[in-house]
Amino acid sequence: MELLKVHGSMNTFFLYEGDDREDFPQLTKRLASLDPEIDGLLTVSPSKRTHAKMRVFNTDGSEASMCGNGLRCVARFVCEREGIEQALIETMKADLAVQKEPEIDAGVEMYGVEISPVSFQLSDLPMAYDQQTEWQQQALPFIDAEIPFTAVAVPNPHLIGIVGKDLQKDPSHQEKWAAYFNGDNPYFSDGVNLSYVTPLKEGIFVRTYERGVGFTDACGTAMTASALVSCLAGIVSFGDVSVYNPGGMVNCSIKSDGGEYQLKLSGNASYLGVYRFDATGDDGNELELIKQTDEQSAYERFIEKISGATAELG
Ligand SMILES: N[C@H](CCC[C@H](N)C(=O)O)C(=O)O
Repeated sequence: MELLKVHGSMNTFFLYEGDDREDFPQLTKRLASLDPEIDGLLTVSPSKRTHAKMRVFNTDGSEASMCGNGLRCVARFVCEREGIEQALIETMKADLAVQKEPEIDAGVEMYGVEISPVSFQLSDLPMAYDQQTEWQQQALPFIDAEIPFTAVAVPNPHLIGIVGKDLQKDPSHQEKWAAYFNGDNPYFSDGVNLSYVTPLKEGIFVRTYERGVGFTDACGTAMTASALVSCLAGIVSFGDVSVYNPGGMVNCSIKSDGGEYQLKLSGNASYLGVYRFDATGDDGNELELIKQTDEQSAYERFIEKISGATAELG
């Protein structure tokens, strides 16, 4: 089969186009063992009611309900396939609007994607704690007495903590708790994506330990959820929020209308190359690069231009 290697903010995936298959979890685990750069598999298959259906599988084989960085890459793939600039993509919990946007920088394609539905109900993550129905900007005593955490589903599950530079620069605290939450624990029966957010002069910085993957360069749903939480906490204003991450920067548009939220994630959708995967491949070359693009150098020029924005983190 042919696979496209793509990334959104360096959150890197193989993209498979074709009919649904039973073995996507196993395929994802095999591909992750052959290419440690990838954070999962995106699948694009026919939809009865939209331009295409997207599914996302983490490198541990688990399927998630949404992937923001991945949806930008799928949006580009489907728009270019159909010769359109706006599309509707079926995902596990919602049909989401996507659109091509002006290039972020020369040679860096940009797409905007709707992030929805949003819920602060703990039952929607799920999260169980102290018989609470919501948990917003409060410390979780079993983790830390200081960090204000918010639990939100977009619709995959996120726990967002606002932290200072020191904790942001020492990921061991976040890693310990994320590993606990994604194992046998009394709080998150399906695991959770754990993000630490640090305010910047302009925008926020977000680092995420992704459920089913581990630390990634960026997690699109986490960055959008973090931007929403930062607006609600008064750290940034509603509207366009610049969200920096180890893999680059995205823009999150956060609008609130009487407790209803409209979220949009805009950022790069980069193609790295076309690969051939032959599961029965002998002499070990099951996965072979057949055509490389030149988009990564353009993306790295973009990263260079924005590197000053996070200098204050030290
Ligand atoms: N690890 C996530 C799925 C991938 C989401 C992330 N890559 C994104 O861009 O939103 C989860 O299990 O909910």
